[in-house]
Amino acid sequence: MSEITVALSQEFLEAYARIPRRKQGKVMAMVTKFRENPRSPGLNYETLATPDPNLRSIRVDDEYRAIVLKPKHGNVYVLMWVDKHDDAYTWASRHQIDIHPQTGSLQILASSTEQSPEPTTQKTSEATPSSEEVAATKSQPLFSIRDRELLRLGVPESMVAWINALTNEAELRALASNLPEEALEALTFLSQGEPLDVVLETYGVPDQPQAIDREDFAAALKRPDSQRRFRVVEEERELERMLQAPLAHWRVFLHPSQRRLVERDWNGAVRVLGGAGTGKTVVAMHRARWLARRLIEQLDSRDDRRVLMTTFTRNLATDIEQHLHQLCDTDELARIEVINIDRLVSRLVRQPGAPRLIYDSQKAYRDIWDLALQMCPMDPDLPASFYWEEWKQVVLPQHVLTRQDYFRASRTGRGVALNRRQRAALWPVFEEMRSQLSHARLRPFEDGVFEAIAMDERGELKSRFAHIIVDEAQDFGTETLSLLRHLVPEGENDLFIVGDGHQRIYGRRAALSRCGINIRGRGKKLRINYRTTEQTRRFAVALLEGQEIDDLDEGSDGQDDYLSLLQGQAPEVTHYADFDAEMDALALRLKSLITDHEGKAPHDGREHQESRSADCCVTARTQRLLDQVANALAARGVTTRPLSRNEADDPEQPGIRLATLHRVKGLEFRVMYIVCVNDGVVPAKSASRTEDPVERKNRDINERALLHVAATRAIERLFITSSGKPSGFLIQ
Ligand SMILES: Nc1ncnc2c1ncn2[C@@H]1O[C@H](COP(=O)(O)OP(=O)(O)OP(=O)(O)O)[C@@H](O)[C@H]1O
Repeated sequence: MSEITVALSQEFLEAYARIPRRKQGKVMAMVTKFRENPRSPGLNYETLATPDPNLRSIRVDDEYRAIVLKPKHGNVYVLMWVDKHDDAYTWASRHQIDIHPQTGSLQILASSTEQSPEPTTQKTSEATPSSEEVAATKSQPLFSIRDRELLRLGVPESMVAWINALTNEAELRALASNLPEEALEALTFLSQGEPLDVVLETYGVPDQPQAIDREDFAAALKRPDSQRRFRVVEEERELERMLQAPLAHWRVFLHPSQRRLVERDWNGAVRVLGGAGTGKTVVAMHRARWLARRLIEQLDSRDDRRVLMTTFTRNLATDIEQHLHQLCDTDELARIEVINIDRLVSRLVRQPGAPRLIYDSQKAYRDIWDLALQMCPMDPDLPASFYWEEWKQVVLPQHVLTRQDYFRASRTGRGVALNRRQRAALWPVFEEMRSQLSHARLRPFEDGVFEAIAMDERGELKSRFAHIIVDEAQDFGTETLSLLRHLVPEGENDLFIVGDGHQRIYGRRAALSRCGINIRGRGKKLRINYRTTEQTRRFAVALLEGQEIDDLDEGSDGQDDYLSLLQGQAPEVTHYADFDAEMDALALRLKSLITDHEGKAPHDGREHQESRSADCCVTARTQRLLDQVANALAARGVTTRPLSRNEADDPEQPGIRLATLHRVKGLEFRVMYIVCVNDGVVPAKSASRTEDPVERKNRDINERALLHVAATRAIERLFITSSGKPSGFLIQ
């Protein structure tokens, strides 16, 4: 007898999340029993008079039933739905589970007795019309694709005629809930003008697919498209984790394009690009887990090599760590170290008597800089800002230590050319700066990175890693990427780098190939935005329109090749006469929003009323502005809660979240308010305080990217407000 396969569907988890918590315990007990032995007589199977003969019900208690798929052949049991008795039966009567004849994936379809979706007003009979019948009533079909190709894309046989009858994107959207995700994605890309051959290559099965056994459900469950909505449950712990956070689909159901990146060996460094919300961090975390599991299986327990997962800021590292706790078991966690790059460097170079690392944000750094400037004669033709930029962009990143080094240093990317005489005139400031820092026993962060590289070359570093994963790579500089290259032996699965140049809010462009990282043939891109609505995505993308953005290597990257399948309201941009009027309107909105959401389940299934406000975030360009907003809202009776700089948010705490545009990076909220987007605030005035045209342009892009990042944090709604004169970025 073949092995028993027990699985559950994404819809089951969603239905489970909706039932009252006191009932969830009973469902959990039933599911555990079911997993242990799906043939247990105690489960009280009942055959249903539904269109799909493979559906059965099982008893949870007097009130609730679960719907199970139990095909006639094979030992497959799939939990499909759970609900009150009558509602569960209604669900079963409306659905049919089918193995697609060409792709072989398991699809949940509206049952044939259900009214077919109506793409047009011209439908006259209940029976599904032939393609020719439908096409005859239309002049301009949305797609001109042969039925055979639609089937290759996973369109269910019963829907082919309807797809051929569509005349516009709105009709396609109206059909969305009836289409399996893979077919909807492929059709949406086609409707946006992507060529058929490209879509077929990404989504389609080969033209001559292997024969599909439509009775073999165990084989169907193994196919990548099935795995985006079904999960075979292997162990008890995993089941518990799924039921604890039933809406955290990212933990369980990877998109095939994500899974392809995670679960395989790579013959060297990989770079994954993807617009905001495309699941880059999700992929990076799953990759960390996959590699950790490999280490557990392959290494002797005395070999403690680990996976390093690093990112830019401390709070992002904290968030990742928290998420990994939800994804991994204890053994896996023990094999993964999460640390942000600053802390990593500081740890590597920490030694008794070694100078302390100093960062740009520290006042002491600027004080020493001012002193160095005062002590040296300055070129009257160059502003003080030019010296600082030269220090940050030429001297430090290239580890220029001597006058001769400086003459040789590359100044690519600087907008003002310098001849040898000018370089000689500038040099004393940098020399003085180094001498002042050394006197104060301080070391700029960049010098710390070079010291770590030197220590590695001298064989003094103990912490070498088996694999390194980098999130938010767009904010890493050349020197930190070079260090990471040193910290892992070159070879299979060495570096896995995810990022998005459109979200660069800190650093400057750094090309991987110039850091010794070769990704040739291993540059990939994620294309489905899981977070925002398509309306928000388009708004955010427009903020960066026309800007030249890099691909973290030597090439460029665009944003017209990714999309969201979620639809919603367009972002609202509102301008007010003054700050008080803006705050009055904001307070009113926030109050009504919290009231409106009463009774609705928040997006992650939390039940506590007070946590609703945790789903809304108000963000502004600077901390000072945010403090003013906090005071204004408090005066209007709105409770707020600033997001901590270093700690992950606790969603159970009440209060509308407040954070700067920088702090919201990597986070997401149901509703986002970006406030005070005024002229002189966004872009920040300091961004234009430079004489260097290249630098000015870079800063302008960083400021646009900040707004883009903040806008792409919105899951459902985005509101942008300003007062006085609005920011030029809002006037497209
Ligand atoms: N396979 C998946 N199934 C369900 N949800 C997913 C999946 N992949 C990602 N998500 C969800 O999409 C959202 C965005 O994911 P993630 O933060 O990893 O994207 P990102 O590309 O790193 O975003 P950003 O660059 O904007 O910070 C999250 O809510 C995540 O849980």
